[in-house]
Amino acid sequence: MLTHFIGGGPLAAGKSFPVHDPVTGAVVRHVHEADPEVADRAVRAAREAARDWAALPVGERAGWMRRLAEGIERRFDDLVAAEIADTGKPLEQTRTLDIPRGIANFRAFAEIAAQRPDDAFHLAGVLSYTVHRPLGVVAVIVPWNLPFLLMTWKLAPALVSGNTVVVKPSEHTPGSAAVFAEICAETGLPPGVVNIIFGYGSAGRLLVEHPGVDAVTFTGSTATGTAIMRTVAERVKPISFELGGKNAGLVFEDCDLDRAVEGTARSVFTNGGQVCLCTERLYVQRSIFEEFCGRLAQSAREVEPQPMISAEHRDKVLSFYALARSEGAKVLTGGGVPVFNDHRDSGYFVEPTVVAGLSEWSRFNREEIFGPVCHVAPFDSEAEAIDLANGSDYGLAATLWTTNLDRAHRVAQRLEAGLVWVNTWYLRDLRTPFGGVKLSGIGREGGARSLDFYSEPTTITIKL
Ligand SMILES: O=C(O)C(=O)/C=C/C=C/O
Repeated sequence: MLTHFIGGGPLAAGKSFPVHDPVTGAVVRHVHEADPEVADRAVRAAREAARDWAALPVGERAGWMRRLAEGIERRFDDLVAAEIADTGKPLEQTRTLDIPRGIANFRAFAEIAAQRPDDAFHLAGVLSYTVHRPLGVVAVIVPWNLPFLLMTWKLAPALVSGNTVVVKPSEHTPGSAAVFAEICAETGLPPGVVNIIFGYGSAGRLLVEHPGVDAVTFTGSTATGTAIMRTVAERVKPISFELGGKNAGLVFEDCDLDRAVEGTARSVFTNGGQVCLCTERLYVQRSIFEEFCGRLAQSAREVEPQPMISAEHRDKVLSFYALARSEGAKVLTGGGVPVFNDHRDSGYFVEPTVVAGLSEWSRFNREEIFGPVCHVAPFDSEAEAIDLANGSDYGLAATLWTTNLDRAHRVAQRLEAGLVWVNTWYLRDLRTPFGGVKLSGIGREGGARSLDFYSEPTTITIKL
């Protein structure tokens, strides 16, 4: 039974709930569910630790980040096993992306914080400079798609900036966070700096509402994001949101077709399409449309199947497959549930799917599906491609496939998105601004911008 982690130690309190293995649908573990008393104890533990943690020199906190990275390396296999047990992710992806990014996140922000210059301005007889103070106690609400990657992406800058945290992982994916709690204890991290409580969205709401929480950072659905905004509004708490996407890919006839097929397939089907950066709308120049679609459909049939995180989410994805058929889509491949004739048949799998022929105004092309699926449509001109890509309520990421350098820069600069990848996808320099526009979120994290969110500058001006 997984327990909460508060004040540096386990806390077995609250009702328990089951976690299912998405591969088989079987119960893989039970977890304690935080109630208001547990949430209050976690916030108070974070509050009690906040003063001493904030008083440490940033270089010492950077040292703690490096020790946590070493702890993750030490427990690497346990983290991989826990993440796969909760999500059914492929072993290769978990070992090369999900857990290694936890190490990279802590190491990157240790360096970014340690080397961060402070502003100073000097006028005749007047000196102004800034100091950065932490926000205090930060609630970190983490989604189920990249649980460890995203928890550490938020924790590293929050902690190195001098905040203490209360983390609420998704109810679907508590395992890797529970191992991380052990790593915090093994590393000797001061008690109360990191606190982890488990539960459903209601447990997250307890944190967001808590008067002892000074800021909220959240990655997840736009719907949950707007609910959090309403809750924090009257307290005007700082919020950093990385929400949904309906990301477009533009494939021009002058692309390297092999790279474009490989890259777009990866951008559609990685993690079962359960990444906010995945492509769900592909626009392909008409002269190569048929060939590209045939090759993409073939790639979809070769993808290692990954289950959806839950039966509920599987049903949501399948409802969009049914919607596409009901609206007369041409299903190039997939569109249903794979039959394995083994234990996976009781899991939450859907077929990797490619459809075409739907209107830009179909719900299929307007709403985030968050599964291994995309719609493909042809375009003729560059201007038309840009308008199609920008014709969305979301604006998180986009991909662009062309070997024409002028076109790459020209088109990328006109896309209404926070992130544009050219001839690649999900290649990450952790120092760059990361986040989206429109319904995809508020603010940017990444590099110094993460430190800007997790700290408040004070400008001090002295008459010399
Ligand atoms: O790669 C990252 O730093 C990141 O934040 C990924 C977010 C993916 C969300 O689904």
